[in-house]
Amino acid sequence: MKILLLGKNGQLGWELQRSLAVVGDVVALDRHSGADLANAESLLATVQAVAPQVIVNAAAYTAVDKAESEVEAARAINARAPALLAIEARRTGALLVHYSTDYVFDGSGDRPRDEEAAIAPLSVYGATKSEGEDAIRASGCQHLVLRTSWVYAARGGNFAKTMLRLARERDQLKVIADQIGAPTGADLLADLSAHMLRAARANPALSGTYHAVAGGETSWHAYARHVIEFARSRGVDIKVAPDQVLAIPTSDYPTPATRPLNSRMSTAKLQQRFGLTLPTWQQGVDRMLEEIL
Ligand SMILES: NC(=O)C1=CN([C@@H]2O[C@H](COP(=O)(O)OP(=O)(O)OC[C@H]3O[C@@H](n4cnc5c(N)ncnc54)[C@H](OP(=O)(O)O)[C@@H]3O)[C@@H](O)[C@H]2O)C=CC1
Ligand SMILES: Cc1cn([C@H]2C[C@H](O)[C@@H](COP(=O)(O)OP(=O)(O)O[C@H]3O[C@@H](C)C(=O)[C@@H](O)[C@H]3O)O2)c(=O)[nH]c1=O
Ligand SMILES: [Mg+2]
Repeated sequence: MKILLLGKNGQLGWELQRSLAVVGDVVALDRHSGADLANAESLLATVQAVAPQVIVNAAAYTAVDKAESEVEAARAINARAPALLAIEARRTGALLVHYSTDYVFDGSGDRPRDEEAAIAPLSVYGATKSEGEDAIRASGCQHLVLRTSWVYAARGGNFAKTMLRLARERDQLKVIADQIGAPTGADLLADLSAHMLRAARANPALSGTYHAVAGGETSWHAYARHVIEFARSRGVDIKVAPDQVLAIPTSDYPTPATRPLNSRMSTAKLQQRFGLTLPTWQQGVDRMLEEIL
């Protein structure tokens, strides 16, 4: 089985290089090796030249605040490129594996959303990601759209690493405490993807949209506290005192993009249909911290 992996050097793309290696022959590309998602013509030529049975798209425009002022770039990469991949997958019978986000939801309420919940993005990033999802479902191609949240990895940039850096530099941090979600490891997501794509190739009825997040829930503030206290316990030179990691409401942290307050997502569908288990967010975060500290 030939697998085309796009966005090979992102947090998720890097872990997918490892997880997909045992599933098939992986052709892993980035924007500098024929797979620039902003260049539709060359992207299509690359997909046709590789002729994969599975396309795994880990590339995306993920700069949430910047997207508010770079709408065109975000839309080309997050919406138009996935649409093109889907049409090509439909034409050739390939399976398309794609990733989406909690930011497609408006974050109202306080209950976990399932896959049928109404999409109502608050940001350009969320809107363009939802357009990408919709195009894939509308194309009629076999697909796995995995909606995830708050992704971190040992390699790449993420919130946990930002908090570690700031905790070494500053004596006070202010972190939002009323946005609730689940930090999800790129390693977990990559392993899930490998299992799920094998199962979906064997049973096309598994095609669909799935919520794929780690177990449990937390706020950005409690997540930051967890990361900082873990680092302190491992002897890292942390400047901020524990009581100086302050919990603030979203209204006290203005940003260009509006983010959802409730990012809780139910993974019942994934667990039932694939028989897979989602470990708690702390298990993955602690493992990542052990690795980088
Ligand atoms: N990060 C998160 O918190 C979350 C991510 N997701 C989704 O998960 C998926 C993976 O995200 P993650 O790995 O964390 O993101 P990263 O930002 O770590 O990686 C994104 C990758 O996409 C690449 N990319 C950007 N623009 C282009 C382009 N025009 N052509 C080709 N490649 C491009 C980047 O390459 P380069 O380095 O060259 O810019 C980078 O390697 C995405 O679909 C994202 O929307 C969902 C929820 C949360
Ligand atoms: C740096 C910082 C951030 N924050 C807040 C801002 C934001 O609400 C939250 C997380 O900050 P980030 O910059 O990591 O947020 P963001 O880049 O929006 O993270 C999102 O990325 C995209 C790609 C997704 O798909 C989402 O699931 C989510 O992970 O923490 C603070 O409260 N204090 C701080 O000092
Ligand atoms: Mg970010």
